[in-house]
Amino acid sequence: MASFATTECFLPLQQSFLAPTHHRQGNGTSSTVVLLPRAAPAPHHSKSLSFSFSSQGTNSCIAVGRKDRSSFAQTAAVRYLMGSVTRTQGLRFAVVVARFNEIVTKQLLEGALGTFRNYSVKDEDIDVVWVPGSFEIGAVAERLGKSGKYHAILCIGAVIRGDTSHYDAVANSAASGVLSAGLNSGWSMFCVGG
Ligand SMILES: Nc1c(NC[C@H](O)[C@H](O)[C@H](O)CO)[nH]c(=O)[nH]c1=O
Ligand SMILES: CC(=O)[C@@H](O)COP(=O)(O)O
Repeated sequence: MASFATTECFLPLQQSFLAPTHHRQGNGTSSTVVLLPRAAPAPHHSKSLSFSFSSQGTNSCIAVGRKDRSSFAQTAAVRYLMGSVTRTQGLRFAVVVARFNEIVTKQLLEGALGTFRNYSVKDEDIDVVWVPGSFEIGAVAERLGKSGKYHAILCIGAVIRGDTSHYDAVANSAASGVLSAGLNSGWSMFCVGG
């Protein structure tokens, strides 16, 4: 039996979404799809990113895993959830940015701030937190996520490959730190870097 969990961003899930759905297949094996709630509503602002919701048909298929390969199971209907960042009013963002390789990260930060402005996010709704290096991004992002003040957290770091395996150590730690931060805090972490 295979189980899959998907995380929900921003959208408080209805209870009915939470129950594992068991799919019995023709050959006797079964699969479970679990929708795992990760996010609570943002405490400071009631607005959240908008989601569209639709059901299509009564005989739609969704991909589920069965042992070592994916297959399809019949469901009553597929529910489509789609995030949108076109309505940003009332949303708050944090950016965690590494000082290491600042020549790169500063430019990435400028680009990010420009993009926020293009989407009409107000400067006062963005907090930028500098950390020493990519290694520290995850720990700080997790604390910011757990503070519940932000709807999303953007992480920026730059790791440059050299002659040794140093790059792999730093880049892998940074990436898994950001992943853990998202999983542990229940908020979306967007990772930018290279
Ligand atoms: N080599 C890179 C680092 N190294 C620094 C670490 O991230 C960390 O700050 C230090 O080990 C203290 O804990 N950081 C980067 O962002 N990029 C690198 O290429
Ligand atoms: C990850 C780094 O900082 C990298 O530039 C180190 O280079 P090297 O592997 O040549 O020591």
